[in-house]
Parts: sequence; structure tokens; C-alpha cells
Amino acid sequence: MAKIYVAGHRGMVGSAILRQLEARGSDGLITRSSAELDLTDQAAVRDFMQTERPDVVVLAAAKVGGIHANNTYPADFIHDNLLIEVNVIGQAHAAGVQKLLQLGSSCIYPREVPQPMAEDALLTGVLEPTNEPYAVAKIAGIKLCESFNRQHGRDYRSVMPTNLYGPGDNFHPENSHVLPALIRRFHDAVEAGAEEVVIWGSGKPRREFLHVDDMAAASVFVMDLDAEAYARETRPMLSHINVGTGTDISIAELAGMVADVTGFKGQLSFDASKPDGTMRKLMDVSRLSRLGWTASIGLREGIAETYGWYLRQAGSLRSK
Ligand SMILES: NC(=O)C1=CN([C@@H]2O[C@H](COP(=O)(O)OP(=O)(O)OC[C@H]3O[C@@H](n4cnc5c(N)ncnc54)[C@H](OP(=O)(O)O)[C@@H]3O)[C@@H](O)[C@H]2O)C=CC1
Ligand SMILES: C[C@H]1O[C@H](OP(=O)(O)OP(=O)(O)OC[C@H]2O[C@@H](n3cnc4c(=O)[nH]c(N)nc43)[C@H](O)[C@@H]2O)[C@@H](O)[C@@H](O)C1=O
Repeated sequence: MAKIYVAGHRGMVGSAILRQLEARGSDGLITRSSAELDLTDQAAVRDFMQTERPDVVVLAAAKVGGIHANNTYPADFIHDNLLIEVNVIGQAHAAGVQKLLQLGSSCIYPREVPQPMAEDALLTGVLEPTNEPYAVAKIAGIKLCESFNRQHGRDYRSVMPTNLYGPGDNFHPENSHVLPALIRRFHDAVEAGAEEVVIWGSGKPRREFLHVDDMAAASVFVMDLDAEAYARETRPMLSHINVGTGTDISIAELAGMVADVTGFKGQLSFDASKPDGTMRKLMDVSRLSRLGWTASIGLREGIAETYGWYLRQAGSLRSK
């Protein structure tokens, strides 16, 4: 059985990938928390890779956050993510790891790009300023994989997820992504009997949301593809594959859905002092669907399930 190292296994995506691998009986799984192995520390990553010598690496560790966190801590987002990618991808190669899957993000695509965004839209225009530093690091991750493939014949693959959500998400009131932020805000409003909930920005931006279990399934699917199938879709650079649902929704519509799921009956208002970010980010998922994978969890169903999970965490999440 292959030894698979899942970097970031305590995070929302890494934990979902770990669940999928465990469910199919993988028994060579290797994990380390950030307290055990700081992936920004090159010497520590080198020692770990040389000692463990995994067969496969899944890179789901990153500094992650929503629009406010990206806009407030740009240095952390570019610095930590570049180090994590250089260390994990570079030291995996140095330890002879032939296969790796790295997770990027839909924010790699230019701000003004034809929708839906196809993989070859990469580097065709100017990035969205609220998350440009993070996006530059994610683009560097793609180019690292491509370059190790070209120069050293490695099989390093990249998946670009759309906005994700689900159990294990970060529900921080300011630093999280929109969906967990709204779940928490609407839930708190219902509990407090509040009459109004404030939504950041104009409510007009459109986003595509994918449940993390779908993302984990897609990650394992891409990891398992035979090399010829991956190459067929990603030639000539053996580059990245988009992962999404292929449908989007406005933030105002999303807020209405979360209000419905949480039972909030009051008014919504919009705070124009907060940034909208990119006005639309819809993935072209035809590469992945040609290969045979499509998402299966509907948005409303996924929000209801995530809200159930949030409620089961009781006070532990809300005290953060
Ligand atoms: N969430 C989303 O909407 C999206 C996420 N992505 C990408 O998916 C991947 C996973 O994201 P997600 O699961 O949401 O993020 P989380 O924040 O939930 O998890 C990130 C994980 O990375 C680990 N990590 C962070 N810094 C370090 C470090 N210095 N050393 C070791 N481990 C570290 C953390 O480990 P520990 O818990 O041990 O501290 C954590 O478990 C990322 O690459 C992200 O960019 C892409 C698009 C959308
Ligand atoms: C996944 C992706 O995530 C980030 O980009 P983003 O798509 O802009 O992410 P977001 O989820 O934070 O916001 C989506 C939209 O929603 C609006 N919005 C309303 N009310 C809240 C709110 O309460 N919180 C947040 N965060 N946003 C809100 C918000 O104003 C924006 O218009 C990247 O930085 C980058 O990290 C990345 O790759």
C-alpha cells in the first residue's frame, strides 16, 4: 500500500481528504500537525521527507482566509504560502517522491476574465487586489509542479478549487470566508432575536460554492487518474485542473439561503464600506467533467448539513 503524506490534515480540506482515503482502506497515511512540523521550516521539512520518504504527497496545508484576512495580512499570505510550497514540493522531489497533488485556488485567475474561467486563462491579466499576494503564491505552486515535471519527469498535479465550505470550516467572524461567516452571523441573530443582519459589500458579487466532501472526492479522483489521462487534459505543461460545480450565485442570494436554513426572519442590510472583491468567479469545469468527475452535493443541502455540524460543535467554535 502506498505511503501517502497528507499535509494540512487538520484543516477543512485535508481532514476531508483523509476521511476519503481512510474510507477506502488506505493504511499508509502519514500526518503531522503544524505544531509537529512547521512547513515553513525548510530544514524540518527536509528531515521529515528524508525520514518518511512517502510515495505520494497531498499538499492541503496553506495559510487560508477570506477577503478581509487576505486584505489585512497580505505579507503573511504570500510569505507563508510560498515557503510551504517551495519546501513541500522541493523537498518531496529531493526525497524522490514521484507523485504529488497540490491545492491552489480559483483566485489565480485574472479579475476581468471571460466567465466561466478556463484553465488557460491563467496569467492572461491583472489579479484581484484583495488577494493578489495569496494568488501569486498559488500560481507559483502551479509553476513549481509544472517545472519539476518538465525538468525531472515528476508527476506533480494541481487542482484549483472554487470557494469551499463544509464541516471543519473556519467560522471566525472576520477572518473566515463568506459562507461560514454568514452561518455564524445568522445563527447569532436568531439566538439574540435581532431584526437585521449585515452582509459585507454590495451583495452583487457572484461566487461558486463546492462542498468539501466533493472537493476531497475530486482530489482523490485527480490523484488516481492515470498519467496519460491527466496529460491529455493538461498538455503541454502538465498543468492544473479546475474543481467546482459550474454554477454560481450572488452573495445576496446566498445570504437569503443561509437565512432560510437558520430560520432568520428579519431584514438584510449591506455594508458598502466592505470590499466586494472579484465580481464573478465561475469555474469552467469541462476538463474535469471530460475526465469523468462532477460534483454531487447541492448548495442548499450542503449548507443545511454544515449548519447541523456547526450546531453540534456547540460553544467550542463560537468561543474562537
Ligand atoms: N477554504 C476554501 O474556500 C478554499 C481553500 N483552498 C485551498 O485548499 C487548501 C486547504 O484549505 P482549507 O482546508 O480550507 O484550510 P484550513 O485553514 O482549514 O487548513 C489549513 C491547514 O494548513 C495547515 N498549515 C498552515 N500553515 C502551516 C504550517 N506553517 N505548517 C504546517 N501546516 C500548516 C494547518 O495545520 P494545523 O491545523 O496543524 O495548524 C491547517 O490544518 C489550501 O491550499 C487552500 O488554499 C482553495 C480554494 C478555496
Ligand atoms: C476562496 C477565496 O476566498 C477569498 O476570496 P473571496 O471569494 O472574495 O472570499 P470571501 O468568501 O471572503 O468573500 C466572498 C464575497 O462575500 C462577501 N461577504 C459578505 N459578507 C461576508 C462576510 O461576512 N465575510 C466574508 N468573508 N465575506 C463576506 C465579500 O465581501 C465578497 O464579496 C480570497 O481572498 C481567497 O482566499 C480565495 O481563494
